[in-house]
Amino acid sequence: MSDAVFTVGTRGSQLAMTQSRWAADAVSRAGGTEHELVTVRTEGDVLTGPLSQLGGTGVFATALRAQVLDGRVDLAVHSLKDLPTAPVEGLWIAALPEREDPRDALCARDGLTLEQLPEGAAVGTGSPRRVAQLRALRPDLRIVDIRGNVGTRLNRVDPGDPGDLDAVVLAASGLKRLGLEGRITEYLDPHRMLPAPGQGALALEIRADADPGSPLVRGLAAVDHAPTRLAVTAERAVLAQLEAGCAAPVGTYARLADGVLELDVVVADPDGSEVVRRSETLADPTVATADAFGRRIADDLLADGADRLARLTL
Ligand SMILES: NCc1[nH]cc(CCC(=O)O)c1CC(=O)O
Repeated sequence: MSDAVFTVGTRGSQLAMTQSRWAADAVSRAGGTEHELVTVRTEGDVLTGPLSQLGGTGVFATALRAQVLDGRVDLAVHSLKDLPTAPVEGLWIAALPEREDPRDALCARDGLTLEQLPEGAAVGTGSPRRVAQLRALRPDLRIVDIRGNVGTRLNRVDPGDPGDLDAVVLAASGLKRLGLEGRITEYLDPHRMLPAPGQGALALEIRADADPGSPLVRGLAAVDHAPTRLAVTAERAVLAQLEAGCAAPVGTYARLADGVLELDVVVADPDGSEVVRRSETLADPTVATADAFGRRIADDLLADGADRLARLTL
């Protein structure tokens, strides 16, 4: 293979393929080079149990990362929220492109909003974070543990088979990337439903010893988006300091406005009966201070008993 062509590892789901293609096209364009897509099957794609019981974090990311480390592919495109916060020796997140919509979205039958769902309505999600916040907003709902790809989840709401749910909650970013935003009946404002740390952002990861002069590395530098990096650094610092994973009932949302980083955090009891929140700002952030800021807020939350609340140490 020519040096000018880089290979991109991707999971095989429609969403993963779509976002890998989008990211690789952007890097290719910016770096003036070509690429090839290689599909990788991951543990998360093979196992079918409830997501919260698959154990450990990173079920989607580990196989892809191994391919990069082994040199079988040059670039892995991850959904940042599926990527464990612990750094991996030999790997480098060389680009975080501008974040897509970070919000969660309700896809309900008959155009209903969360407020309009009837008493006791069945709402599907596999995420403890969404479960806890949904229960806090609507304790009457019947929450159904679901997983599978976006299409499978939406089918549960469509008339016909199985059609057993009144609504599902999904990431707006995934729906938008798939051209399915028409299915969204309500965007859930972060004030009511804080997204997962890193939600809506893609992490473009390569080997740490990649040639800095290569078209791949130059293309990655061009698609990196500094405000996104600052925001998700603070969000993931909270998660790392809480020692929580993507299955923890922890929601965060950071954004940069006029040089000030604003960060909202929620840690919830799994049944949503107790939630602790924080909202703070940091002026003139750098990646280092955004990281320290997120960790300090997590420490404050731990001092307030967040670990007991979310049973983070179980
Ligand atoms: N956990 C599954 C997952 N991982 C990334 C996305 C897409 C959202 C994103 O880009 O962060 C989804 C689907 C979802 O949460 O609805």
